[in-house]
Amino acid sequence: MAEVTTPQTTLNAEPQAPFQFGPKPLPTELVPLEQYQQLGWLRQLDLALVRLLQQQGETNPAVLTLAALASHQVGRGHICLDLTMLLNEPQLILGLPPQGREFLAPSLPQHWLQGITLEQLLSGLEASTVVDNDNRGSAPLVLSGALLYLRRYYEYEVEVAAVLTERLQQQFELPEDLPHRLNQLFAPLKDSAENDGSSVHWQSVAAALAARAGVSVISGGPGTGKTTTVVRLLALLQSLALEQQGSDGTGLRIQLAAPTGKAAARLSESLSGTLSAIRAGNVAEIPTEIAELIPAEVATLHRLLGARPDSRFFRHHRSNPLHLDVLVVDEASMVDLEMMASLLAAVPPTARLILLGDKDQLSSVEAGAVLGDLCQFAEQGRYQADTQGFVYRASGYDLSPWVGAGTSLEQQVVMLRKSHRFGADSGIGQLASAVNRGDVDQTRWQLMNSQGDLAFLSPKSTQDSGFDRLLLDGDANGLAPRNGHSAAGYRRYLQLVNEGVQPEQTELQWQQSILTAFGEFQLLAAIREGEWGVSGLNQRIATLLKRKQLISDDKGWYAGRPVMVMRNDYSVNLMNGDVGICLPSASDGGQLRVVFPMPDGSLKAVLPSRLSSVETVFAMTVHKSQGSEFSHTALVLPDKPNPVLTRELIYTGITRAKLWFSLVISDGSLVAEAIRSQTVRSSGLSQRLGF
Ligand SMILES: Nc1ncnc2c1ncn2[C@@H]1O[C@H](COP(=O)(O)OP(=O)(O)OP(=O)(O)O)[C@@H](O)[C@H]1O
Repeated sequence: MAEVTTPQTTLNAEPQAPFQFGPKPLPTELVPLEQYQQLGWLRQLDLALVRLLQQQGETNPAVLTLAALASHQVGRGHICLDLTMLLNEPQLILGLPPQGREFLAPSLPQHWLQGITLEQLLSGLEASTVVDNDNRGSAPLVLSGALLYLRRYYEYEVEVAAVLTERLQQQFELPEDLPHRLNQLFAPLKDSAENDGSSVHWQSVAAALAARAGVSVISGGPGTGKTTTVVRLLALLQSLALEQQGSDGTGLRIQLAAPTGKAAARLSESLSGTLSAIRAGNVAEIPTEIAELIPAEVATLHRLLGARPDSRFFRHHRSNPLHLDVLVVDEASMVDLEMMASLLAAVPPTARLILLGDKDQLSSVEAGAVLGDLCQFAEQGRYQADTQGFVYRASGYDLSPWVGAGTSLEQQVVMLRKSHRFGADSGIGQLASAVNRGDVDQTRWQLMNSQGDLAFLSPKSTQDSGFDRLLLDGDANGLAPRNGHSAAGYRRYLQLVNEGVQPEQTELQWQQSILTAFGEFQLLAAIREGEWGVSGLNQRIATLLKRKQLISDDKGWYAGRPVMVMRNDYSVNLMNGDVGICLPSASDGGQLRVVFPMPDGSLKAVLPSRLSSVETVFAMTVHKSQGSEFSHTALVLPDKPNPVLTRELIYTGITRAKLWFSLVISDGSLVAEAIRSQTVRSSGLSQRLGF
């Protein structure tokens, strides 16, 4: 890579004459970008941007430095560089120096910024030809208020805000008897307080609001009834459409989607169960013929939009919109800003878009926290008088405790508040909610007073024998059997692999049983590198399993190796995040194939040599586990403070557990520190929506 030639940004350069931004001069020592890159603090891409700006004639080192930092921020999930936060909390917002590496620090941004005012930064940027002021022109950088954007992200943000605002204008006519219809659909789901109106039944409220406008958001933690609400909402919309269309009507074109194959498969499974119950006549409030018009198939967003290999553009966009009337997107917290912009562009303006997700989970891996931005006041509600009136007329519920001056978008956001999966006796549910509230004492109490579904393990090292027992048999200090089953480790599925196809089974059934058993236990890690990171743990687990003769090798391809696809691979039709297991093929002389479950329930077997980018996943990162659930989930946290240890990460890890959750951490005090720390992602989206 060619050197970045601005003297001020070149390593060991002589100090230059101070550049004057405003009345005060900037310091002569500027941020040493190349040194940052050599230390791994900045990406090559961040410096490439600096070089591009130099080619475009920018010589001002301050503008170049801010550009590199704006690019660095995108790499860290932010949409823009928030200049006010940069001045107030540079270390926190930039993550520089990375925690634990302070001793390597050359001159830091905070030193460079000392004594500089926001006005100085703004006037320097405004004077630059590579920076546009709020979209006037086509410069690579855009300054909007005190937010500095790379143009692409500015455009995504403006587009997302504009399309959401447009969609809010789309109001659907609803029948006079809507209250009666809603009550019929939701009455069986209400408890006595919800029945007599003394407590709000949020599922009814969510359905009423989603029925009336072109966009709505339903946020809720695990098991709060998002899918149940959507099935009833779709039943309502289909019956209204059929009545309107008359005898030749075919109903609405409904499509369901999720960001990853795993999330799509999980929603599809849940929908299939619900729809079969309706078709069997077990759900009296929904006619069986309506269930026929609700699909159980769920596409990944990439497939729905028509991803093209090696291109960030999709087949469907504003000029070639999707053919649908209703689109439901599950696990919307995983949708980054760029994908949200593509999605919104492709949904026809006449359709209803319903976003489902859990606002408290980790945000997308790529830049943006769209669901979090849209739901930042979901708990308070902030419903205006109009909305209150509509909800009262439609459902009979009084939202006055949640009244406020929320934006138009917030009028379409509902938070479901009651978990139907985790009852009052569930340690997992109570732990998740204590972590989410940032309640350190309650978190500690829950971990120490397990109800049989929580375990806390504090190993001295990764070689700890208790940790071995957890990995092999799921045994982590007193997890009680649930539904007649005990918590598993990795031994259970590997025994099935080693026993081979049984006489009473087909090969397909054997493969399926292994994939199911594999889903019974998953180790999650917060970080990638080091002894307590994904890479160290995977090697350590493979060594243990080989020693126990559960796998034949701990390197390369071997029967039982679980792998995750790390990049969309169109040549084999596998998507980033798909997980498969390497198994000998009984019908093909034992040749190894990697067997993946597909969103439609089928299995796909692929030769290992055809998989270009896969990693072993005895341990996977919490980020990669989003959209999945495992009967027993064990979360391993590192033994030293790390900026990735946040409330959202721990909450996401806990809520991947269906029946048992084990926490593994050698220094328990880090848990308190982690749940006090919340992720902040700079973005101007909520401001653009008027929040
Ligand atoms: N109001 C209700 N009363 C009783 N049970 C309910 C109610 N709503 C949903 N359930 C049940 O609670 C369970 C979880 O519901 P559902 O799958 O709809 O939640 P979810 O929020 O979609 O969960 P997930 O976390 O998997 O996304 C299901 O068994 C469902 O039948």
